[in-house]
Amino acid sequence: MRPTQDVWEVRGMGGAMDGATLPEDVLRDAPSYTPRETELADLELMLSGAYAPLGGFLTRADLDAVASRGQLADGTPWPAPVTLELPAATVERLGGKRLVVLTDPEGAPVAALEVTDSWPTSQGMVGAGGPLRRLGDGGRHTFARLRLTPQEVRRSLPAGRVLGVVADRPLHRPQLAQITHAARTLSAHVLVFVPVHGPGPDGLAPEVLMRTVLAAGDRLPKATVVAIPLSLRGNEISTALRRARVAQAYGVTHLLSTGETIVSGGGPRVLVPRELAYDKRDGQWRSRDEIPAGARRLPMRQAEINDLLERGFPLPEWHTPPAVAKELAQARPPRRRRGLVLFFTGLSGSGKSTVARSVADSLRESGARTVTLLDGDVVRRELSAGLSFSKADRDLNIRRIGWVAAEVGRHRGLAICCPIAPYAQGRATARRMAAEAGAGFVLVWMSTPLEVCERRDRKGLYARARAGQLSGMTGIDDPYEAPADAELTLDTGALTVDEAVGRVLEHLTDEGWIEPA
Ligand SMILES: Nc1ncnc2c1ncn2[C@@H]1O[C@H](COP(=O)(O)OS(=O)(=O)O)[C@@H](OP(=O)(O)O)[C@H]1O
Ligand SMILES: Nc1ncnc2c1ncn2[C@@H]1O[C@H](COP(=O)(O)OP(=O)(O)O)[C@@H](O)[C@H]1O
Repeated sequence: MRPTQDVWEVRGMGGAMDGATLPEDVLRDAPSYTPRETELADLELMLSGAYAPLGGFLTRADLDAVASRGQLADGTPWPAPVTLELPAATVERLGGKRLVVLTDPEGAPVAALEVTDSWPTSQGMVGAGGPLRRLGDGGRHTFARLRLTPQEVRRSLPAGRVLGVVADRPLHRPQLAQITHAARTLSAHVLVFVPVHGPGPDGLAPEVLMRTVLAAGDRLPKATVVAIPLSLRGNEISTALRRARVAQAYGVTHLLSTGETIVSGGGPRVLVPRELAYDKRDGQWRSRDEIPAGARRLPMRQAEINDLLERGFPLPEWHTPPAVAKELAQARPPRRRRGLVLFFTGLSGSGKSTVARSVADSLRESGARTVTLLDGDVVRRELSAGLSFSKADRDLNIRRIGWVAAEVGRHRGLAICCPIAPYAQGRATARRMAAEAGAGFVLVWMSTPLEVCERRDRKGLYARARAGQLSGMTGIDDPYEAPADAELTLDTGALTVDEAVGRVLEHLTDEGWIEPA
């Protein structure tokens, strides 16, 4: 595999919309906005030429034409919607030039959009279509040297057929055998696309996925690896269509299908790989039908791979090249060495802090992980000072806690959180952030009934709420959405503190998050 050192020297994406010649004062007057991650990914694909001939976000007329005829309004064939939403307030502030500066999450300008069409979509948002112009240098990225433009790749490709593969999962031996077989049959050069926009279907961070693909490099025929901000989104057909389109822009003549949906949208020919199995007689991967049942080993399912990794067993060599297995083992250590977010939720007075503190003490004693205790009251003082108990502020509070906890988890520590976290969506966000950081997430619901919490009323808040001196008290006149996804449910009205702590530690031990005491 060739990470194409020669090609990445000539970065500078030379797209049709290049030429940041917009006068400074025009840009200074334009409002700026950071699009959502998926929109930024589309933006990058447009600027690099991977979505050629698309030169901007679709207008309503384009969207109608795409839905009805698979074309843009001007008749150019185009398979799937590529849209941007702006806050209505931003659109209202557009000047005469109707320009908005789109920035990356750090606020660096990426492109200027000339809004030629806008229409209301949802909740204060407006769909915005129009042509784009690049601003800035595209920013810095992990594995930037592999973020090659279609032009750069096409220049470096040998003449003849090009087999495209979208590696959104690590390449184990069966996939490597499929690619090798297809490449040999077609006498094609291999072009591996590694989606680097957000976690892949297995939840691996893009840089981890890239490392596993590069680690498989010496098992592939001559190949070029490209990092592209393609993501799984929309429905499967739209993802497949966009992939085919991007592959075509990069010069792919044949695309090896990796999903269930087989569509090419008039782009490269899509190849459906043969189902392979491992032949125990000679250690080769071949068509499963060619191997007698007794000598056949089917590829491991994702759940089996995850299970081995979680329990700290090496992936077997018959299935996974050792270099790939090493990367995966490093990125996905067994649970006892992985970061963990232990998230308590429940009414005020349900026992969250009391139990969480005791669990924290116990785990500090073992020393297996560093422990950060994000106690509700402490967080409200240190991290969320000034926030109220409105729904929006509670959501923001939980988001902050979830973010900090995920960072602790990313560094393999243990974050123990004990806010009320009354809304399912906020808790789900915290869970997602932990997963994206490669950490575990254990939700403990303190289901202690309101009567018990109210009887305890350590801070006198319930009494004040009942007396009408405090409004928006959770459980009294503010909602608490009982979790349906708790890993553990504890009613401290029926358990002593020690028993509750014991249940938590027992759960963590049983599930492999901590070593037995
Ligand atoms: N209106 C209202 N509703 C609920 N709780 C209130 C309210 N006002 C103040 N408090 C005190 O704030 C603590 C809850 O803060 P949290 O950050 O955990 O709440 S939330 O998750 O953002 O909903 C909570 O602490 P705990 O008793 O430790 O849960 C209360 O002491
Ligand atoms: N089994 C139990 N588990 C936890 N707390 C209990 C238990 N029994 C009584 N308590 C008391 O209930 C109160 C719970 O308060 P706290 O832990 O601050 O709850 P929260 O953090 O959910 O508001 C404490 O005063 C604690 O001593």
